[in-house]
Amino acid sequence: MAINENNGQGKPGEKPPLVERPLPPCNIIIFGATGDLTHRKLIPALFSIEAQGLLPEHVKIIGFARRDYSDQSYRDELKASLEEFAPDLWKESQDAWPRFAHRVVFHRSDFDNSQGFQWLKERLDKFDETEGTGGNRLFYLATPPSTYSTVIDQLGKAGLAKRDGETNNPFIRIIVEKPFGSDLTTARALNTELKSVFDEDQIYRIDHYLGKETVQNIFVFRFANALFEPLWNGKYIDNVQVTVAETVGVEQRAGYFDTAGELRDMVQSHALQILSLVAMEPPNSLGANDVRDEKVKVLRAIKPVVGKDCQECVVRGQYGAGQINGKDVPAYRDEPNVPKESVTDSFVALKMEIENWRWSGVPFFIRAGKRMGQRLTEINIVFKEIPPILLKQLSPTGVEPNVITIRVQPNEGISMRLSAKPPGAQTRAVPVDMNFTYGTSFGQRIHDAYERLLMDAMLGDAALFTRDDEVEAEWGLITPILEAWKNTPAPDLPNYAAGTWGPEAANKLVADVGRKWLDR
Ligand SMILES: NC(=O)C1=CN([C@@H]2O[C@H](COP(=O)(O)OP(=O)(O)OC[C@H]3O[C@@H](n4cnc5c(N)ncnc54)[C@H](OP(=O)(O)O)[C@@H]3O)[C@@H](O)[C@H]2O)C=CC1
Ligand SMILES: O=C1O[C@H](COP(=O)(O)O)[C@@H](O)[C@H](O)[C@H]1O
Repeated sequence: MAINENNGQGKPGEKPPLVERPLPPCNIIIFGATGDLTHRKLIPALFSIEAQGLLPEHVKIIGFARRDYSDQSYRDELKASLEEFAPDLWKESQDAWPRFAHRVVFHRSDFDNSQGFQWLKERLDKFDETEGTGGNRLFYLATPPSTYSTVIDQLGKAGLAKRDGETNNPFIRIIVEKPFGSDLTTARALNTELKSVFDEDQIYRIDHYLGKETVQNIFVFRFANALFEPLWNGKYIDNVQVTVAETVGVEQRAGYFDTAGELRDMVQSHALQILSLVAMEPPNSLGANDVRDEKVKVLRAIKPVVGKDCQECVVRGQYGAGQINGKDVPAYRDEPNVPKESVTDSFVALKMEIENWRWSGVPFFIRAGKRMGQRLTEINIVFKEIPPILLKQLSPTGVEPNVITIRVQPNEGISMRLSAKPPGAQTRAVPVDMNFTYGTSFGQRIHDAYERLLMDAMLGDAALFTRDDEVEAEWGLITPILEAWKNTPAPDLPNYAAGTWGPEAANKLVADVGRKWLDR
């Protein structure tokens, strides 16, 4: 898609600001500071913010965990993990390290130890006095979900959670990692626990897909283009397909994944968030609550998949051995720490219906899977066919429907499939793509989702975080399917080979209602 010369960035040559206003001073406290998530995602994101010169002087990073580290040995470990997990960033930005390292301290304690939280409070108060952190606190719960309650409770008891009165100055916020519960009951219980200690507007439930540029672009693309909105409904759209395909398998996370499965891991959160952005009504403003109000409305309008529908509208799969990028990979059941009889889903496909005015009669298909043929997250909006009068004359096989494809990753961008006449004597219609990619149109690095979300949490912008009712609405849709699975035998597993697009039943699910997946 041709984008005008200055790529919509204001004056030609001007780069858009990375943050809308300067980040505030604060203490960032990471619970689970020695864990995988901290090393792989949080520290690279914070270091990248530092390297771009966006982290203000008065920010301290306090790593909280049990292991026996000094401040210095913890910094050394973070440096090594930056080299390992963010090699390009590290190569480009090593000179920012001394500045960054100076901010980092290690706080050693078990979550069960209330004294450890008292000491934490004293330490934070001291930083406020000596380091200018201004009383602002951003807690990050990067710990196993089994420890959430303990940490929340300890924060409450240590007086670390509540603000002074109703003012948000200084701020205290908590970012909560996924999984947010394992079904509706546990998600509600976690909400209750959190809200017994924090107010809702202090709670930032993270879904890192919302931090991806292209996911945010769904919103802008829909509501900033007069062209699309009139067509964005069941009168013109035939079906919507959301694909979240990964080539990775369960990796080293079998302990978590084998009890969760793909439906919980990827559909409850990421896929339903994407769906709600595609299907929501225009919000009254870009404010967090206006946006979330509309997302909740869509989630609540989705027809629950219950009882018999679980057989007809849901496919579960598990990968067998296969090949990814020419390399042999093992079956799910042969992955480290996976039980040999496991019936955990590594793939799921669903057909959903949104029972509202805009979407009545339009099937929404979701499929999410690990060890698929390609790493690809995309949304295909498939339009209705043109009326049949000229169909066969324009092409013997029929004219292909228009499709808008929003590529979340990789090769981030948006394309539109149109029909056009190829050169020559005959009047024929063949499909052509108009394509917009971030790389060529904006020529700018796309920020990692965690960077965006950490900056938003520091700024107090919760629009890209999920609200209590949103998470509960998501679980309200997923839980009946989990219940039905408990009560029915799993299909014969494994039922798809690694490196493919999932079980045949997923194709049938779509074919049964006269559609087909738009495989790339
Ligand atoms: N890893 C990933 O890619 C992703 C993870 N997540 C979520 O992030 C969270 C963390 O995951 P991950 O980093 O993989 O987990 P890890 O198991 O790698 O790390 C757990 C961390 O919690 C600390 N910890 C555990 N129990 C205690 C305790 N009783 N007292 C003090 N510290 C404790 C550990 O400290 P110590 O080392 O001292 O024992 C360690 O720092 C989970 O909720 C996970 O679901 C979400 C998306 C992706
Ligand atoms: O939340 C999760 O997401 C990752 C996929 O994230 P991506 O940004 O690489 O697409 C997934 O592998 C993991 O199982 C899940 O917990």
